[in-house]
Amino acid sequence: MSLYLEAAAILESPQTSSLKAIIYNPSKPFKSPQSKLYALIVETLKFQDILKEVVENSGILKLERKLTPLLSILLTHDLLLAKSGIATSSGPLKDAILRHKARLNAEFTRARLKRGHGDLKSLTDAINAEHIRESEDGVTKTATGLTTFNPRWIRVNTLKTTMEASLSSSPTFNSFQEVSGMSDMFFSDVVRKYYYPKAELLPSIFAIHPSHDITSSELYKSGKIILQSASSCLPAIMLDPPKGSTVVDGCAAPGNKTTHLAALVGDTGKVFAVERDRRRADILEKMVAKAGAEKIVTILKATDFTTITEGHPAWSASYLLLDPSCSGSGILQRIDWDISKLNLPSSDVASGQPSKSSRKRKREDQSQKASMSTATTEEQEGQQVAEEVQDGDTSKERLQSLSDFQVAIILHAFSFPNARRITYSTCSIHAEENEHVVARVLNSKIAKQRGWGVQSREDNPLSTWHRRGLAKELSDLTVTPEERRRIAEGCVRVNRTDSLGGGFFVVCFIRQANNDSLLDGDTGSLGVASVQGNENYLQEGEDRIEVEDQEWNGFSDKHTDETPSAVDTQDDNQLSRKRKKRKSSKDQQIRTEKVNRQFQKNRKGWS
Ligand SMILES: C[S@@+](CC[C@H](N)C(=O)[O-])C[C@H]1O[C@@H](n2cnc3c(N)ncnc32)[C@H](O)[C@@H]1O
Repeated sequence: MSLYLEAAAILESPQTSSLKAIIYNPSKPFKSPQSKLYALIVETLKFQDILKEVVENSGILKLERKLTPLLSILLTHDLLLAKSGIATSSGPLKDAILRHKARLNAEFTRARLKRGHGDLKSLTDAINAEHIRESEDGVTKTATGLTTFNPRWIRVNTLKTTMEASLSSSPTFNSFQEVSGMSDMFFSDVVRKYYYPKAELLPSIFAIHPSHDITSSELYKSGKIILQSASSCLPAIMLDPPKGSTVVDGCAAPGNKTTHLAALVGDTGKVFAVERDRRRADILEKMVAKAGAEKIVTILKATDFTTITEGHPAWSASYLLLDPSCSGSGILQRIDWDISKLNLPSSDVASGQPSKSSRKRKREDQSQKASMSTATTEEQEGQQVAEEVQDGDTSKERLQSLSDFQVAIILHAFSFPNARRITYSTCSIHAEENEHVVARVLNSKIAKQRGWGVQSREDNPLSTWHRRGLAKELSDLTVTPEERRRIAEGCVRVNRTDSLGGGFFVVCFIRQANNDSLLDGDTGSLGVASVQGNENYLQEGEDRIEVEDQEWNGFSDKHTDETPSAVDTQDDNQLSRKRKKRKSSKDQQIRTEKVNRQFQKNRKGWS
């Protein structure tokens, strides 16, 4: 009976990670075979509606006091739908169900016919099809009817193997077939398929259906492949450090991007991986070792990135990757089956009251939802973890404080004397942590002094990705509308529904002026197209931005059709919007300069 009791215990406890992770957690082993437990729970979840109806209409919960609503549907599932029936030889719970076998079968036939299915196969096919399309098992239909896919993304660790060797010569993948599009992987008949978007966007990265668990494969265990979402691979691809170069990963743990960078710079290169949190630095250390990157990566444990200054070996780096803490609002909840959605049968059908256990579950759900962690211990090694996401706080104040911190990290990177390219990324979908941060750092004095700007789309390895930054969110940037559009085009955005494994933002800053005399506070013209420091220009630029915003809001065309009073009101509104925008732009600049001053003060103390 342990199979049913253990399944019931899982379904009763609050879900803090994916069902697979709960069942396959090596630190909490179950007596029952894991595959049987998983299959029983998933199948019961799929067939729960009809099972609930059968149990309720048979009235067995009133007659069999030992049966709980949960055990009743688990056992009824196996009685009616499992090939070998209830998986136990004897026992009071099995007897309780078998006593009502004829009644349960009759109710099941009635419920099946009511749903228009002449035989069992027709019913199971229909329910399975429904769940392929609508469950969390890789395919989700959004509220607007858009079908999106959540595959499992894999990065081939080129320090240890090649794409070719992992796919065709390994027992894990040699029976897989390549498909040309994501939807083919989910909807065509052959099960073992992979999707490889090829080198044009994601070199050495491919996707498989999420139902394939490859964590027990030799490829995964030996660090030849790394479970990493495609969106999390974008920063290293965008930074594009040459072989043999020196790179700093400023916020490194758990180390997905560090090991990706190590693979790109190769054996002759160097990666300094900086991590402030000691515990997370330990995970980083393990990941670097597993990836075989120890000789390339130097881990700076319990080190704050902003304390790296002149004299430190990392200070001479040419390339920096910054992936600081963020709200994590782009992270997908990797919960393949949501056990909280189980709708239990009631012993009192007529009352229509939810059962005691379902009320308890609801309370537990509510208290758990906020603290639902996004990754298991295993996934922490392989996937990006934004530790802040756990508090779920994306209030204005929270975003502002994250944004201040992110700005400080970038401003510090801007001061690295030999830096040529810097990527900044977040797994957030909030403009406050993305475009607004870009605008703030470009408006800073140090960016202007040192000639930092945004790399143009056409110069970047991610130029073919279609979703770019939001120009309207760069309105605080004191540049021409065309330049603002160019900067937005330089940024990459990924939506949660883009099937790359989560919402993401990444931008590459490049140093456009390469004149050492400028590094000593020269505020003269730098020949930098992206940021202008001239006050007159600033005024002119702001006005131009306003004009563009009016067009964007559709005001300029509408004016002539409106009654005079409506036009007056719109003019007033525009005026107050204009003032508000100037004020918020000024506030942001004051804030950024404050962050900068504080940072410069700290630096003096450190050096
Ligand atoms: C979003 S996670 C980085 C994920 C990582 N890039 C990856 O792909 O695996 C941000 C990390 O930055 C670290 N961090 C935050 N502030 C830092 C600082 N000032 N210096 C160094 N590390 C910092 C956090 O402890 C956290 O581990």
